[in-house]
Amino acid sequence: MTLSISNKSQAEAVNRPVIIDIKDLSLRYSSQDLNVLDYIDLQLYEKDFVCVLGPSGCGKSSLLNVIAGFQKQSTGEVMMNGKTRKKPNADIGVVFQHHNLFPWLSIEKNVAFGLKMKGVPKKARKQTVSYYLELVGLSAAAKKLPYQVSGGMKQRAAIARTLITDPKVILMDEPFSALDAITRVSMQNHLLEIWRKTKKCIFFITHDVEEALLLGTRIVVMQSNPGRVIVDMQNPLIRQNKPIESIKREKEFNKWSDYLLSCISDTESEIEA
Ligand SMILES: Nc1ncnc2c1ncn2[C@@H]1O[C@H](COP(=O)(O)OP(=O)(O)OP(=O)(O)O)[C@@H](O)[C@H]1O
Repeated sequence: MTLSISNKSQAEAVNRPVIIDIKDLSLRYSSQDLNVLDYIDLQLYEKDFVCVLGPSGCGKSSLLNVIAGFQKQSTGEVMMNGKTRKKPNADIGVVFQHHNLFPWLSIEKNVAFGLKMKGVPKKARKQTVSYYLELVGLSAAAKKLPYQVSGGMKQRAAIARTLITDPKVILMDEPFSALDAITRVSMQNHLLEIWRKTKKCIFFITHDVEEALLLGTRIVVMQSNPGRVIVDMQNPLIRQNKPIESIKREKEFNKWSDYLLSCISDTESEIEA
């Protein structure tokens, strides 16, 4: 049996509002002859967990930076909830590969930082912080300084610090790539649990096809030179509330993993099933 996979977004079939609408977006850095991003059309829907794959240098981080408003596109636009989004704003949270915690503040103060900046009173801040610390499993580490906790805990604090400001969309640029294999699996479980509880729209860049299959509701593959979206599909393996370990054991897991790897190296869109 041969499975055909459309490169067109299957998410268009879902009945959820679009949060981010990227239209005809191109980007060329002044130092380059070719567009880094070339006429990208992509929609992020409410409750999406979009994992973005692609070869190194295909423009994944550039796309994230444009969506976040850190980098201006050359042509096209990014709409957020129907309005053109021109600069960074609190509706878009970003988690990078490095946690960027303030080393002199405790974990709870780092997590509280965004609320303090917003002028949220101390009492309300305390309650919200303890909710988010519990959500990411860091209640016991609240008083510790970043250097006193593990890499995975620091990254969980960074996620809590982003979640606490209640952004509509969270952009994550390879947030687990600097972690060791065991911590990484534990972080994947944490993130999936957080997403299942909050259903935030997440745009998650990774180099790891398995990570994309374990976490994403939707998988986007980009090609390079110029950076374009060549695959945009619903994750065929994601199941409501299934733990990561059992998704990995599904008999189709290796096949989809091979398929995505082949997409990264060429634009092949068919697999033998
Ligand atoms: N600020 C910049 N100025 C000029 N060129 C840049 C800039 N940022 C990125 N580039 C170039 O744009 C291309 C895409 O880079 P980008 O980091 O977006 O790709 P990526 O897919 O995220 O790569 P990786 O997977 O290795 O992180 C690369 O050729 C890179 O050198």
